[in-house]
Amino acid sequence: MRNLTKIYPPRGSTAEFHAVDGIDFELQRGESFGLLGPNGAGKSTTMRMIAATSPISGGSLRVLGMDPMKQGPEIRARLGVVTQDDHLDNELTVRENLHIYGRYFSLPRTVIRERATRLLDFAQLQEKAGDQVETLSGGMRRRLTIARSLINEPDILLLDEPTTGLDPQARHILWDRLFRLKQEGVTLVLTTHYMDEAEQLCDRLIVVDHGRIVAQGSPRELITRYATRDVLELRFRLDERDTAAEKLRTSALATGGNDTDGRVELLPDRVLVYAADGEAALATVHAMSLTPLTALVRRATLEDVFLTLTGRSLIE
Ligand SMILES: Nc1ncnc2c1ncn2[C@@H]1O[C@H](COP(=O)(O)OP(=O)(O)OP(=O)(O)O)[C@@H](O)[C@H]1O
Repeated sequence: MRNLTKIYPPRGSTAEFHAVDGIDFELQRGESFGLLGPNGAGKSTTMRMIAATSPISGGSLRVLGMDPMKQGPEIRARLGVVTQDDHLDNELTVRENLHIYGRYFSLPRTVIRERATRLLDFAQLQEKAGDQVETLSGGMRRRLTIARSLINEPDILLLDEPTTGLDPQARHILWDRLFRLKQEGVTLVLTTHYMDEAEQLCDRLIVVDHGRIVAQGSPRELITRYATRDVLELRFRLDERDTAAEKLRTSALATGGNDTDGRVELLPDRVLVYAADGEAALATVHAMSLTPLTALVRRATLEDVFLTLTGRSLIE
């Protein structure tokens, strides 16, 4: 896509609002590509345009070499789409939900039956096949939604926040399933608010804010570019926190060689100090007679990249 744009007439006003404001990227076949960004950044809107369910307002977009404005049905036939609302039919059984979806694609019954059995196996829902969907747990529902999106054997699978709201175990099961799909050659495009998910699943990603790309690369590249090796996490008593953060900002720590090294970030519950050597930074903190309640040195993650780029924590 080149300079992809989506303009909404904003709710209740006549002014234009650029929800997606000139996005460029190219998907490689078989890769796993992530869209990251705070709420309202334009991720879902971008996904809907790729899915040919929302017309583009400007720029150009090709999906599998086709034009979504002219070849929507052909594109949709080769995509799998997992949206935030699953629209599963609660009154029907797990297997019936798969069958109905197969019929949308006008697949022959024998093909649907054979694929549904395979997908129940893939989603680890064989034993639930005859159960009503409303009896499923959140993780099972999400696995069924993904299984359903695979009934047409798509080339590209679009996933909008696939694991939001799931417990850690359910998320790990889903990651495993998505990883398998990738190994089978399915191209994955996903949005997520979870940095660990992006690090686990994405070969490349873009960080979007206010409808524009603010950074792109592999998780490793982004961490190297926008964070230090280590992060020192300090917790102070509430009445000491702001003073401590200020002291750190004006201390020897903050005179690092580049903009990121020595950066001090004040979060609602923590103070973060970005440092190439976290242990050395901690020694400096102690030498300054600051008394954090807890101190932890860890490696930088994508969450730190996100904070640097958008000034916001993802789980805000
Ligand atoms: N149909 C619509 N009409 C008008 N504005 C819209 C519409 N859909 C989305 N928006 C606005 O466009 C902006 C981008 O929304 P979008 O849902 O793409 O963001 P997002 O990055 O997916 O956010 P989230 O993480 O909350 O899902 C938001 O400001 C949103 O309010």
